[in-house]
Amino acid sequence: MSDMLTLTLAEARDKLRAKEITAVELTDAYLNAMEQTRDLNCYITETPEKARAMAKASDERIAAGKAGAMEGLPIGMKDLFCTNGVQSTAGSHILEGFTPTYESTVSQNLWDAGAVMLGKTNLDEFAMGSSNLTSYYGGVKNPYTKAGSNQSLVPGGSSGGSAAAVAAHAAIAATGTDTGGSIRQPAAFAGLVGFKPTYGRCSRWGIVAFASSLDQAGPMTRTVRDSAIMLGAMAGFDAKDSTSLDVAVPDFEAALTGDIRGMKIGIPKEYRVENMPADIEALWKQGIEWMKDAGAEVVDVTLPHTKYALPTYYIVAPAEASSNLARYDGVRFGLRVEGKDLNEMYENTRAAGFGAEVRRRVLIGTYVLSAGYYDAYYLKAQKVRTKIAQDFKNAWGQCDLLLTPTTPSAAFAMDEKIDDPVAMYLNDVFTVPASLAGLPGISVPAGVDKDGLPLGLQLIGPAMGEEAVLRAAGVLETAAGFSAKPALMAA
Ligand SMILES: NC(=O)C[C@H](N)C(=O)O
Repeated sequence: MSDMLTLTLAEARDKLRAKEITAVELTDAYLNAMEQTRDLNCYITETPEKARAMAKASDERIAAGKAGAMEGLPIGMKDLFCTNGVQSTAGSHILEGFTPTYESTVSQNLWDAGAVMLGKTNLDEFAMGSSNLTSYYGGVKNPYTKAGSNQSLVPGGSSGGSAAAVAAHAAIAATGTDTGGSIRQPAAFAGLVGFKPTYGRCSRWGIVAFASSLDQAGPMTRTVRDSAIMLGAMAGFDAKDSTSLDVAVPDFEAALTGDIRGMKIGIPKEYRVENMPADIEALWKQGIEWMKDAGAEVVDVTLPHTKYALPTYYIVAPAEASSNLARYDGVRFGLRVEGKDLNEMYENTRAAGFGAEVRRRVLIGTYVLSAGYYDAYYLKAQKVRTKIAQDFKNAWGQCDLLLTPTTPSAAFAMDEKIDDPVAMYLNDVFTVPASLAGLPGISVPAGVDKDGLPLGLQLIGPAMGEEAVLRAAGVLETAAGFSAKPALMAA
């Protein structure tokens, strides 16, 4: 592997500015790594020509002393972000061949900051999944395997292509989106830092909508510092998104002071779920000790409605999805399968265009919103969602942040849970509550299980508490000293 590929985003940024390397060299190294790792299926669309042109323009800006925050850094863009002139599929057959004529705000922000696009990364169809196996463009392999085994494991989902690409050094960083865990769970499975910021921190404009009251973009990186830098470039108020937060973007990197003395870290007892693997329980305990060693105060807290979060999410998210996905009708975007009349064309297009998981969610969503069941399901779920958000508000009276595991398991085999939707949904048990409450949550690679697979710890903060979350995440990262590498990197 080229030495250049081992640089973190922050290191590469500094070397580019110091003119020790060029953006073209760095981009070529990554384009080569993408070719070498094609069997992982990280990318749906590679954009090498665009990448080289963008890198060349970056080198010119660096030479002119006009480098942006992400200048010359080659990244993967989750294929849920609409990119002008580049196919944007959302992992679905129904959007195959859809080439937007506009750019999402977050991707535009990254290009404006000088980032270079390597390609569009694979994902679960419409971001619905925790394995990347629901993608129409095929599953993604996790670059990590169990010690002594070559069985293929999932990278998690839905941002599985982004996770695998960054872990395999086929991108220096990548964008993800998180509705119920889609940044944090794949980050945990692939030994990465995945940060879902406060709802509204990054604009949703131009991101293919799944569940609009939950969807949020964020960075997937190898380090906490990289996460801080990239989030700074992605975030910001956008008048085109009615739920965008009209607040200034802080200097997130400056928040990484390494000092959490006196910070209060809450440990929610409801996250101690049945059948939690011993490795994860032990890592969580270890995480608590690391926080104490760094001078934080650890307090027990209670979030009594946690057990209702998963069922609530799997009512609210499908309800919003069934409405959002009504727009794929064979007329406006992508796939069209003809029929004898308009209704038959709709039916044929949607039957051919959506995979099983998407159909399941559209059906659930339509059911819970239907006249006879609306009060029993959707309305009830909204009320429970308010209670879950209130639990967090109460907790902030006692602590500054919460520390929990990110996932209830490490990466699993590609054929393990695909036929059992409920087992798949349980992946989100620790990530969904923060999503329902709109709170920032980060997964930090903190250790490995008995098979050598990465495990993550999650820090959750109050709304707009990104700086405290990042500061504590930096301390956790240093204490954990995570050093596992995928087998292909060790070679
Ligand atoms: N989109 C997400 O956040 C993933 C979550 N596992 C879901 O299937 O809904």
